[in-house]
Amino acid sequence: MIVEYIRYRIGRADAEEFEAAYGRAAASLAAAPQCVDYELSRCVDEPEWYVLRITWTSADDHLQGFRGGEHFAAFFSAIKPYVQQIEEMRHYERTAVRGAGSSVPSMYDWAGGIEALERLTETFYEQVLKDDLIGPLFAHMDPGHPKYVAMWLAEVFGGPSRYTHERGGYHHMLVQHLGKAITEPQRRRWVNLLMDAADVVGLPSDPEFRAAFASYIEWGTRLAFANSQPGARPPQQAPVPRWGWGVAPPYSPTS
Ligand code: HEM
Repeated sequence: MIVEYIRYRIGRADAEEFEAAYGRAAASLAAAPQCVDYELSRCVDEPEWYVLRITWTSADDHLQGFRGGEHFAAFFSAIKPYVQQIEEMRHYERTAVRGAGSSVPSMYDWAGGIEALERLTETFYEQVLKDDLIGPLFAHMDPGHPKYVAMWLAEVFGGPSRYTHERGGYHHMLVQHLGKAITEPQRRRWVNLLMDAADVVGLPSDPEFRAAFASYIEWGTRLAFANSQPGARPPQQAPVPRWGWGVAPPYSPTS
């Protein structure tokens, strides 16, 4: 991915029409498969300055694909009157220095931290061991298993990276599922028992948390199912996945 920044200097008298023109041009960006996202911002301190940020799938995709493609003509005709007011137009490569701030709490904090996740997994595995369909899979499970899975979930949901540093990370988790030949009814039972345990231990029940939590569990169990099948050849090394709120961050009446 590549980020293009275009800085404009637009006289106050033209600002309204400029924004309206970009409102029209945006339809072409939205329709372009080379465009990841875009945003036009206006400077607060010196309102004649605007910055347009467009993330492209690559510089080539922008320069050859978009400019040579079907959406460019409409885009260019909307913004053409302002080309002379461009002060900078460059592609920037992302560096490793990036991340999210803490304006939105992590799912780990929202859930109640490691104590809440350990309560969840203790309760869950008590039921798992009694279960006729999946109990036998866990007959020889390590007594620390509930704590290890809580540690895994903690890391996934934005808590400390302890599973990676203390337990061997993704690879260690992966090998424990290889060859287990989990069936779809077993996968579904695992999900159902975990969701029941979430209610029993009182994990937050707001729609946003539960939707994001359930989406990770659905994704993770489907991967565990696939990786456990005979002959499966999943990647041996990968980072522990990080799961966030997705399209519905926690509800705040003030936002
Ligand atoms: C989101 C889904 C899942 C997650 C996050 C998960 C997580 C884990 C982790 C972290 C371990 C290794 C624990 C350690 O460090 O020792 C593990 C092991 C294991 N998992 Fe899963 N798992 C998932 C789904 C499933 C499913 C669907 C099944 C079967 C129905 C399953 C069966 C097992 C078994 C049998 C072990 C080995 C337990 C032992 O003998 O100690 N897992 N899982």
